[in-house]
Amino acid sequence: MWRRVASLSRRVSSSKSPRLLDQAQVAYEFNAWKMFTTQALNQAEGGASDGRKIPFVTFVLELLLFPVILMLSPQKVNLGTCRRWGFAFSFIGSFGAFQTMKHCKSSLFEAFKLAHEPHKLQRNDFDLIVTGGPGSGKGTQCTRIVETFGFTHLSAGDLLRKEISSNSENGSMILSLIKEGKIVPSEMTVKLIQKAIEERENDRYLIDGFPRSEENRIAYERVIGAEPDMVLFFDCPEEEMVRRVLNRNQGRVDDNIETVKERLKVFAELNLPVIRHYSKKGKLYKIDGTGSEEEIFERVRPVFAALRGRLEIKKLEIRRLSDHSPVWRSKLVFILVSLVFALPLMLTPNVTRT
Ligand SMILES: Nc1ncnc2c1ncn2[C@@H]1O[C@H](COP(=O)(O)OP(=O)(O)OP(=O)(O)O)[C@@H](O)[C@H]1O
Ligand SMILES: O=c1ccn([C@@H]2O[C@H](COP(=O)(O)O)[C@@H](O)[C@H]2O)c(=O)[nH]1
Repeated sequence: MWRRVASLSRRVSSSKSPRLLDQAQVAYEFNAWKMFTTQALNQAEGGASDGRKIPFVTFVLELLLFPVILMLSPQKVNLGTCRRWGFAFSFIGSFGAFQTMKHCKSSLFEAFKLAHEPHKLQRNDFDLIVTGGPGSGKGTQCTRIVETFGFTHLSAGDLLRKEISSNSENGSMILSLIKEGKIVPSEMTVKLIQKAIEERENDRYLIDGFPRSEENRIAYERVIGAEPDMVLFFDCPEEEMVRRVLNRNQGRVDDNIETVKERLKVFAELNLPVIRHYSKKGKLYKIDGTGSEEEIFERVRPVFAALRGRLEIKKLEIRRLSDHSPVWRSKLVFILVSLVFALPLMLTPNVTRT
C-alpha cells in the first residue's frame, strides 16, 4: 500500500514508575515515503485541498476546449488557427494535470477524489494522534509540537466545547456527557473532526484527545480512509493526572474530583484498547508524561528528530510561505516547458479548409 512504501521501526524506552500500558510494546513506525512527499509538497500554498483542486478543474476545462473550438468553428473559418490554439491549450492543460499529479504523487483518479473528498487522507498528508489520560499533558505538549514542528492542532475536546458554546442542537447533550466524564457519540465527534480536517490549511496535522474508544477509532478511520501515521501516548500516573486536573483552574465543567474519577475509568476501559491497537500496529510512541513540561518536551523532540535524521528531512520545522517552495518552482517549470512546446504549434503556417 502506498502509505507503507517505506517504514522504519524503533523502540523507545520509557517508564520509570508504574504505567497504564506496561505490557504494551513501545514502538514506532514512520512512513518515509509519506514524510518525503509531505516535505515535497509542504504547506507553502496554504490550503492544500483548494490549491490542488484548481489545476485538475483547469485540466478538464482545457481538454474540452479543443473539441469545442473545432465543433463551433464555421466551415469557412481558418481551421489552422483554431486547431493550433486548441491543441496548445490542451497540451498546457495536460501538462498542468501531470504536474498536479506529480506533486500529489497520485493518479488521475486520486486527483479526482482529492477534489471531491478533501477530508480523505492523501499521500502528502501526515496525521498524528496524541493521546493520554485526563490531565496527562496532551494539550500542553501539542501546543509545543505545533510551534516547533509546524503541525495544525485539532483538539477534539475544544471542537466539542465550541459546539456547546455555539448553541447547536447537540450542544446540551454534549455538555451533559462532558460533565459526566462520558464519551460523546462517535458520529458527532467524527463530523466535527472531519470538518476541521477539510478546513485545515496544512497537510501535517495532529488530533489531540481522539480517538477515545475503539468505536471512535473505527469511525474515524472509515471517514479518513486510512490509519493515522503515528500515535503519541503521554503516559502519566493517575495521582499526577488528578493533581494536574484539579489545579487546572480554567473553569472547565469537568475539572472536579467526581468527573475526573469517571474519566479515568472511561480511559482505562475504552481508550487503552485503542492505544494497545496502535501499539500492535507498530504506530505507537509512549512518552513518559512525568516531570516538568520542558522535560517532557525533551522526550518528544527526539521522536521528530529521529524521523528527520533517518530520512534526511532537513526542513521539517515550520517553513515560511516565501521559502523556496518546490510547488512554485514546478509551476514555473510547467509554464516554461508548456511555452516551448506550444509556441511552435501556434506559429505553424495556416491551413485553410476547402
Ligand atoms: N508537566 C507538567 N507538570 C505540571 N503541570 C502540567 C504539566 N503539563 C501540563 N500541566 C498542567 O496540567 C493541566 C492539564 O494539562 P493539559 O490540559 O495539557 O492536559 P490534557 O491531557 O490535555 O488534559 P485533558 O484531557 O483534561 O484536556 C494544565 O493546567 C497544564 O498547565
Ligand atoms: O473525542 C472526544 C474528545 C472529548 N470528549 C469529551 O470531552 C471531554 C474533554 O475532552 P478533552 O480532550 O480532555 O478536552 C472528555 O472527557 C469527553 O467527555 C469526547 O467525548 N470525545
